[in-house]
Parts: sequence; structure tokens; C-alpha cells
Amino acid sequence: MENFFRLVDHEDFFSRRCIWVNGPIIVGAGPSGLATAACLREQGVPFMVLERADCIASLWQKRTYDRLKLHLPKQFCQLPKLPFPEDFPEYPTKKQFIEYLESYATHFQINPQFNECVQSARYDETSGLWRVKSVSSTGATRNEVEYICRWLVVATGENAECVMPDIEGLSDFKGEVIHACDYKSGESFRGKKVLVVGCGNSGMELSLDLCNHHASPSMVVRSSVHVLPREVFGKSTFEFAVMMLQWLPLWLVDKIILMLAWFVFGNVEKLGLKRPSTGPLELKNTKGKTPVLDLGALAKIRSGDIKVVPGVKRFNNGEAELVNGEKLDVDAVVLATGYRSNVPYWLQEGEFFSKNGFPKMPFPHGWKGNAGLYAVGFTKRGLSGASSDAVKIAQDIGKVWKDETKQKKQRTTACHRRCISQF
Ligand SMILES: Cc1cc2nc3c(=O)[nH]c(=O)nc-3n(C[C@H](O)[C@H](O)[C@H](O)COP(=O)(O)OP(=O)(O)OC[C@H]3O[C@@H](n4cnc5c(N)ncnc54)[C@H](O)[C@@H]3O)c2cc1C
Ligand SMILES: NC(=O)C1=CN([C@@H]2O[C@H](COP(=O)(O)OP(=O)(O)OC[C@H]3O[C@@H](n4cnc5c(N)ncnc54)[C@H](OP(=O)(O)O)[C@@H]3O)[C@@H](O)[C@H]2O)C=CC1
Ligand SMILES: O=C(O)C(=O)Cc1c[nH]c2ccccc12
Repeated sequence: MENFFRLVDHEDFFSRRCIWVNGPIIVGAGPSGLATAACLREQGVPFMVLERADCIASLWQKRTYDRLKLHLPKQFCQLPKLPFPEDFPEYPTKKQFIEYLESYATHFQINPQFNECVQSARYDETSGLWRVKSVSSTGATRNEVEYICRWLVVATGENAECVMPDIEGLSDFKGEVIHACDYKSGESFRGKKVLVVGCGNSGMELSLDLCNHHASPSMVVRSSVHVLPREVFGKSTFEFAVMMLQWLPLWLVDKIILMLAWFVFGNVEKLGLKRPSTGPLELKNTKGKTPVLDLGALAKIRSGDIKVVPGVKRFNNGEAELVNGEKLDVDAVVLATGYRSNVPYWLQEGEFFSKNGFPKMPFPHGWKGNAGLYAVGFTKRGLSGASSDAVKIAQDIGKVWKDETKQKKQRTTACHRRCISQF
């Protein structure tokens, strides 16, 4: 009797949790997932989007600070098939960008399954299908679901998890310690001495925001950083670089950009901002390290409002001991230490993705793997790279989908004719 119940329970369990998805599964409803979904919609291919958060673009909605704006001009940040509204400024605010993404999802009728965190995905050779396990959580209930599909689109992003540095004594630090993804505004740090660890775009902008809210930031520069003016002679530096790249090799464009930066800023190494030996665009392309586009932090560094300090050796209660032996009194720590991909935690595959969670092949080749596997938004080229991937993926799947639909229709028509002719 006991065994009988177990058996029934078991069967019931499986029949409830296995779901066949007609068309691709897209993991992640950020800009990359939405762009792919929109392009698939245009191709007439059905899809399902699984998102661990309870909203679209959760990075933008939940894990970014208030003063954030897109830092590339708008034409490099819009997604395929639907441009930004005409009245958007050159650098849309975070609020405007989110509004755009919401209207994008509505326009293309993209309705992700929210609160679905994908735990594992593997290709089943026998059936030639992907098995995607996810935990859906609403309130206190957690359900395991297994989706089965033919195509899997990885759209979980380059910024899926926060990088938390392993610095001695940090866990015992007596003050507040937050990652940049939980920083909203400098309001709550007024009058405090804040150590900002990291000098990428986040570290620079949070330091500036802290200054603007009358806190005293010290920013850790442990190695080197490229700081570029966002604009030169009233034109976006990025746009200028893109234009030059049509005619000139990357190394030369890098040299020109650095000359312009020198012309605008002078020698920033004097301020403690050592430049990497590799040029800014080459470093972005090869290592994914984004140059800082300055929005005012440099002026604050020059005026001494933001202090630049070398690496942290250890924390002792309320004190940070630096690698040069200097000791800093610190009230709070903001870890602007970056992000990483989470693909290695859930995707059971080792041919297309490398151990660091990025496709092995660099842009423009890293969008298509084997057996119906795709990656969108891992190009180290921000939103424009994601858009370019999305278009290619949808065309690739769309072609197979249309061919097969045509064949199916032909078979049905042929069968229909045979049936009729038999009468
Ligand atoms: C602060 C900040 C500012 C930026 N500004 C710019 C900019 O101005 N211009 C630019 O081009 N780029 C910018 N970027 C780069 C950024 O990568 C892109 O803007 C964009 O968000 C990338 O979109 P995505 O969809 O690939 O990744 P994300 O926006 O990170 O979306 C991925 C989604 O996948 C979900 N997810 C992750 N793991 C799972 C899982 N296991 N199961 C289910 N769902 C999952 C996440 O919850 C998330 O919603 C910025 C990044 C940051 C951090
Ligand atoms: N639209 C916008 O305005 C903004 C865009 N962004 C984008 O978001 C992405 C992430 O940027 P960001 O969050 O700045 O991350 P980044 O990866 O660009 O920078 C991380 C920084 O943290 C430093 N770091 C890491 N670990 C340690 C440690 N243990 N001790 C000291 N320093 C450490 C790194 O130094 P090292 O180089 O030595 O490793 C680096 O300076 C980028 O693509 C960026 O362009 C971010 C903010 C604003
Ligand atoms: O802000 C980001 O994370 C981006 O990836 C945007 C971006 C893509 N390519 C660049 C080159 C220089 C500066 C920013 C970017």
C-alpha cells in the first residue's frame, strides 16, 4: 500500500513538473532577452522567457543607483525594431531607459515567467532536446519545474552576480559594507568617511555622488584605469571612436583617443590614476574592462574632494590598512568591485562557454553554439552588442522554424489531397 502511494505520488510529481516549450527558451528578461524575444516575435516564432526577478530588466530596476544615465549616446543603446522616443535626451536617464524597456516588452507582447530562477540546463543527446530546471518561487512556495525545448538562449548577462572581494578583516568591519549594486544615493552617507573599493564607472560615479551628498569618499585604485572624457569638442568620444574605426585600425584609434584625453585632462597619472599599458578599446574588447567615461569625478579628484588611495591590505575594525602602510579611518565601505556571469553555475556545457561564463569565441562569433544553444549579450560591447546578437539569433532560429512550418503545411496539404482523392 505504501509503495502504491509512493508510485502515484511520483508519477503525479513528474507529470506536473515537465513542460514542453514550443520554440526557444530565453533565460533572462534583461535588455538582451527582450531584444531576442522581440526579434523572434517578428519572425513568428513562439518563445518562453524565464526571469528570476519579479520584473523585466532587474539590473536596471533594482540594482543600480539613482543618478545613473546611459553613458553612451542613445543611438548605441536602443534595442532592435523599436527606436527610443524622439524626445529622449542624448543620454537617457535610468528612469527613461526602464520606461522604454517596459513599452518595448508591451509592444512585442513579451510576458516573461517571473520568479523563475534557472538552476540547471543540459542537452539530452538521446532526445536531442534541452532540459531546463528552474525553481519558481511565489511567496513561501517553491516549485521545481522542468522545461523541455529545442533551443536555449542564454541571456543572463555579464553582470549577473556581484564580485565580492576577499579582503582580510572585511567581514568583521564594524561599519556598513555594501556592494555598488545596493547603493542608491549618497543621502544616507552624509558626513561619513566612505571607502569606495574599485575605480570603474561604478566606483567613479558613486564617489562623485558621495561628494555631492557631503560625504568624504576615498577611492581605491589598486592597479590602473583609463579615464576618458565622455565628449570631446562637443561630440561623444565613443561615437568619434566608432567613426574612426571605419577607416583606421584599433591601435591607432586608441592612440588618438588617448591623445584627446591628454588634451582634455592633462596627465592623470599625477592624480594616482595610472593608465593600463593596453589601449582603452583594445582592453574593452579583449578583457571586457570598460574605460571610465568621466562625468565629473575627475574634477573632484583634482580638487581633493575624492581622495585616491592604493589597494587595501586589510581591515581592522574601523580602519583600512593600505598596501603603502597608510591607515585610513573609515565609517562605511562601498564595494564597486564589479560583476560576473553566472552561466557556469547552471549551464552544463563546456564547449561553447568557457569557465568564466563567457562564450569562448569573441565578438562577432560568440552568439551560436551547438545543438540549438545561443548566447546574447556576452559581447563585452554593451547594449549595441546585445542587439546585434539578438537579430542574428532570431534570424537563425526563424529560418529553421519557417522551413519546418512550410514542410509541415506541405505534408498536411499532401495528406489532405490524398485523403480527398481516395474518395
Ligand atoms: C550600472 C550599469 C550601467 C550600465 N550602463 C550601460 C550603458 O550605459 N550602455 C551600455 O551599452 N551598457 C551599459 N551597461 C552594461 C549592461 O550589461 C547592459 O546595459 C544591459 O543591462 C545588459 O543586458 P542583459 O540583458 O545582457 O543583462 P541584464 O540586464 O543583467 O539582464 C539579465 C537578466 O537575467 C536574469 N537572470 C540571471 N540569472 C538568471 C537565472 N539563472 N534564471 C533566470 N533569470 C536569470 C537577471 O535577473 C536579469 O534580469 C551597464 C551595466 C551596469 C551594471
Ligand atoms: N552607464 C553608466 O554610466 C555606467 C556603466 N557601468 C558599466 O557597468 C559595468 C560594471 O562596472 P563596474 O561596476 O565599475 O565594474 P568594473 O568591473 O568595471 O570595475 C571593477 C573595479 O573594481 C576593482 N576591484 C576589483 N576587486 C578589487 C579588490 N579586491 N581591491 C581593489 N579593487 C578591486 C577593479 O580593479 P582592477 O582593474 O585592478 O581589477 C576595477 O577598478 C561596466 O561595463 C561599466 O561600464 C557602470 C556604472 C555606470
Ligand atoms: O557601459 C558599459 O558597460 C558598456 O559596455 C558600454 C560600452 C561598450 N563599449 C564601450 C567602449 C567604451 C566605453 C563604454 C563602452
